Amino acid sequence: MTDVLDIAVRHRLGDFTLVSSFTSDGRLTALFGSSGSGKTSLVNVIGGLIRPDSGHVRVDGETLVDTERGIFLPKHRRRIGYVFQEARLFPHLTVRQNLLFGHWFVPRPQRRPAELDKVLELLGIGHLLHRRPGALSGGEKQRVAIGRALLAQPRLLLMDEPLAALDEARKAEILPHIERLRDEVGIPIVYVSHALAEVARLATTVAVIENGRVAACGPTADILSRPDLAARPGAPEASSLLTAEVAGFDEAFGLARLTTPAGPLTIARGTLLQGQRIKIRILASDVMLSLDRLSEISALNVLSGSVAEIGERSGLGGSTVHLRVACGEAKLAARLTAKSVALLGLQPGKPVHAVIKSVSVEMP
Ligand SMILES: Nc1ncnc2c1ncn2[C@@H]1O[C@H](COP(=O)(O)OP(=O)(O)OP(=O)(O)O)[C@@H](O)[C@H]1O
Repeated sequence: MTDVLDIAVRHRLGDFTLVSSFTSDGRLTALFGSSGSGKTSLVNVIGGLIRPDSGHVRVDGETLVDTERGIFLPKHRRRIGYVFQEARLFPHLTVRQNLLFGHWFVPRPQRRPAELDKVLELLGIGHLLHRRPGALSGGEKQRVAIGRALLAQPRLLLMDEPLAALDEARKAEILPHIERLRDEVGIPIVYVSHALAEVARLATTVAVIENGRVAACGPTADILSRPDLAARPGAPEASSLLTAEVAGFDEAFGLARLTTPAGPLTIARGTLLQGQRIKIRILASDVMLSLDRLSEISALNVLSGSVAEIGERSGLGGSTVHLRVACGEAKLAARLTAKSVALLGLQPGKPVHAVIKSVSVEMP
């Protein structure tokens, strides 16, 4: 299978050098990293705003840049859609005119007339068509901006911190639309973010960018739980990301029972429905390990497994250790003190029980 993205570039920007290479076969690849790590520079290389000193950029098997072969497809011929932090709509045009602006860039024979209706439905913006941007909320503006980019029928969508300027309520409103875009439209997405919750919820693949380099790239659940990445200074809290299905309810206590690859879990019921598939996230710091199968404890979830990996000591004074525990078909990330690891004599292969409080299971 051809990679969706195949990038290997080197480019100097003043004192900063971008030396990034990674491949991704994911539908939504997140470029995740702290401010100044080089995410936007990488996006600009993909979009054609930066001509790299050397390297190549391939999207779906098509070469956009290959310095050795003298290939540099100009920006306007790349068919790449952009969505930025601010929607950048034309204020004097209606939503409909803004949307169709994207369509005009598609050569007439390739325009698909049904596309507008599909995009309106996908993004839930059909009722806004006659408004001007001044009369839209931030979230609505962003959905129109995404629609405009989609109507240009791009081969790739670059989304650079598209939710960063929105409050939590507007973010929550737009996230399901981005999920549908990822799952139902065949256009690959490169998504820049430094918000871990967004990345956990949306990304199929994550490339961690550090100081102009790709420190790691792989499936989201693997990257977020890796002990070696979690141990780096400034790294976000490690977590386990699992897909789960709602198997039933404990109505008397307002709980939902989930089937997950790590084993059965109980969480607060919320608005879940029987049979619903959801994503859950458990922070490594919310997982306790025990050698015995504890019975008289308040935590409702005790999963049996064995230690799969133990990371290096990290944190101030080397007090912390990140581990992964193989439970069922999943690996759970756990963060313990180095002292606990020593006291329990933890080592790869050792059977353990992972204890998780129901209230610590989040739905990103
Ligand atoms: N034209 C330029 N000349 C010199 N240095 C540059 C230039 N463009 C970017 N840089 C430097 O390159 C580094 C990476 O910048 P970039 O904008 O790609 O990071 P980022 O990860 O997108 O950051 P943020 O999340 O804050 O947007 C920064 O140190 C920046 O100062």
